[in-house]
Amino acid sequence: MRIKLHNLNKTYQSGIETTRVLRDIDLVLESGSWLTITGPSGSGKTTLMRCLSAIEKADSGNARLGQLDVMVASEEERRQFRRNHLGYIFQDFQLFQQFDVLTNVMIPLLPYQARITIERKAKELLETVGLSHRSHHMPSQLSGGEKQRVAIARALMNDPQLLLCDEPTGNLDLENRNKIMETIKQIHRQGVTVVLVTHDPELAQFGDILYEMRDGELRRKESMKTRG
Ligand SMILES: Nc1ncnc2c1ncn2[C@@H]1O[C@H](COP(=O)(O)OP(=O)(O)OP(=O)(O)O)[C@@H](O)[C@H]1O
Repeated sequence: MRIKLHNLNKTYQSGIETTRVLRDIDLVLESGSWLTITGPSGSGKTTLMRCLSAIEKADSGNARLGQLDVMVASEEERRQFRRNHLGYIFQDFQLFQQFDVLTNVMIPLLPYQARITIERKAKELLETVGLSHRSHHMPSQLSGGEKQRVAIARALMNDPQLLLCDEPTGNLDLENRNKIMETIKQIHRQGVTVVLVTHDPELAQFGDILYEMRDGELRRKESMKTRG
């Protein structure tokens, strides 16, 4: 999926305090590329990700995500975009504690497709992330790395063209971090556009393009070659 942001601005108002969180963001991301964004806490990275997921609208500027013109799209069009094209992985996994692993993976599509179809797909994805044997476990019975792999399987249920990863390994040890990054690399190799936000300088080595966010400004740092 191709992404184009132009002159994107976002301000939050909190009481009398105004915070300009995104300042004139310009970004073109070709389909199938991998953008990595680093930057200090509070610099606006998550807000940018929320704009890239069409969860949030900027105050001004243009944002085109594939065919979606975010600034003019209706709430329902933005929801459909997320349902059909987007995968999102969070630092804290965001699994539903009351459901088992298999159900967690199916959840995004359960209201829209026959259970039998999506169950087959969910099982395949659990196999891909090496968790078939955990299908009927509850999230509380899993390690952090396993939880994140469930979250990745869930993010892939709709065959996303855009995968947003916000600190996906922030809570994981080295071994699990490497496994998660290996999985994201595999997904990227299949042509999915990846945007990765990370504090970890080692993870910033992954990707084609590296940007840094500072005080709401997005600056290109250097070109990289995808490893592996
Ligand atoms: N809903 C909101 N209302 C008011 N202010 C907000 C809101 N969301 C974020 N902010 C403020 O916007 C700024 C940027 O937040 P954001 O979460 O995008 O930063 P970040 O770079 O992702 O930080 P971190 O790395 O700590 O997650 C912060 O000052 C934050 O307090």
